[in-house]
Amino acid sequence: MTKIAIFGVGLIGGSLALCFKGKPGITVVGHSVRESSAAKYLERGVVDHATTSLREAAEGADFIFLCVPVGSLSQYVHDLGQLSLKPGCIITDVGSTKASVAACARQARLGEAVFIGGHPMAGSERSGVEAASLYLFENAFYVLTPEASTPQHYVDKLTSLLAYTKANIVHVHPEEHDEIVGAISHLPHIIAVALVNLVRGYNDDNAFYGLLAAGGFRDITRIASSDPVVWRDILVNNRDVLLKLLRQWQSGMASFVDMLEGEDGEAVEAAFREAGQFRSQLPERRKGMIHSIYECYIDVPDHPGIIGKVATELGNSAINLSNVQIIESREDVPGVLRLSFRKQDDLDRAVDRLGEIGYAVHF
Ligand SMILES: NC(=O)c1ccc[n+]([C@@H]2O[C@H](COP(=O)([O-])OP(=O)(O)OC[C@H]3O[C@@H](n4cnc5c(N)ncnc54)[C@H](O)[C@@H]3O)[C@@H](O)[C@H]2O)c1
Ligand SMILES: O=C(O)C(=O)C[C@]1(C(=O)O)C=C[C@@H](O)C=C1
Repeated sequence: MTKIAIFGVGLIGGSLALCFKGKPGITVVGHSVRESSAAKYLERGVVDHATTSLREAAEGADFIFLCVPVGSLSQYVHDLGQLSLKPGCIITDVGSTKASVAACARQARLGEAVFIGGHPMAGSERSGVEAASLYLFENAFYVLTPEASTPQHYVDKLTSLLAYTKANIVHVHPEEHDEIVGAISHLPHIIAVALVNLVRGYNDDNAFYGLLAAGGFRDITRIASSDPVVWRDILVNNRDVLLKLLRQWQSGMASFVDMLEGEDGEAVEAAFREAGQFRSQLPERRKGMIHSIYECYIDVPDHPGIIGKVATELGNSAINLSNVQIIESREDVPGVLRLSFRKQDDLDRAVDRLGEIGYAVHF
């Protein structure tokens, strides 16, 4: 039996538990510091067992997922180091910041257990086990931050377990992660909260503010309803990155002040045009769509049946192709096919096979 221990079975921990529970040879144990929460995990059928004992949850576990607020992670890593964990146990976390927990794990005495930081780039403004969903991570990116010294087979083992989430695994350096996620997740949460609180102030004197708040306000402020403790920990933890971003944000706002003071409509129009262009290029990640990230391009002669021929060739070599798209097809020039795969290994084998049979392959 593979034992998976989940500490903090809330939105993220509960969603992971749902992905793993009931899978062949897997047993999921949920840990909470509160008896009533542990009982709730069982009642809702999210875990196989629940306990308030750190030792009972962690010892004998093959995988440990720390799904508590970022501010508690270092204490958990330290406390786990005091136990006798199963040799080869993989400890991972789901925290929204990665540099501090990585630094803490480097210092911890984890014996024959290894730590690999993680962060699923999916979530919600809701919290608690009640908000957990089996589908939360489907097609989302899931960041892992292994150290250069982490033996590859541990990374492979965690990656293969995470296949149950149907997320796309990517590797990012912890500090780089915090810079990027500061800009695309943490700063937007601050902006949403500041905006809601601005309007809340006006609304105290005139209830029409809230009554008339329509799509625009609701779209940009959904995340202002996120859990206060979870977000307190994230922002305080990523302080340096956020201070830099907030100063840049202030100068972005100052340039809007200048545009309006100068009645510079052209500059306003250009700002919207540039933003719209960038936003339209962001990859779409709709639920139920398979988001393929391993891609190559091949030149193909422009004649009927060529897609079928390429697909059959890959199928005969047991290579899983997840999507094919014609990029260019004109009578006088060769066409280009974009081939997408869900796994690096499929891409590598496709490149070899297509090269062998004479196709020009590009990236
Ligand atoms: N909410 C999101 O969208 C999102 C997305 C990705 C990652 N994360 C990260 O996932 C982690 C959990 O967030 P969540 O959204 O699932 O929150 P949540 O509030 O839904 O769940 C947190 C869990 O931790 C427990 N907990 C809270 N404080 C604790 C403490 N001091 N000690 C022990 N247990 C404690 C809670 O009882 C709960 O079970 C955080 O580190 C967060 O940064 C959140
Ligand atoms: O969709 C949301 O509600 C989220 O806030 C998810 C979100 C994000 O900002 O994109 C929030 C925190 C994370 O650590 C990862 C994802």
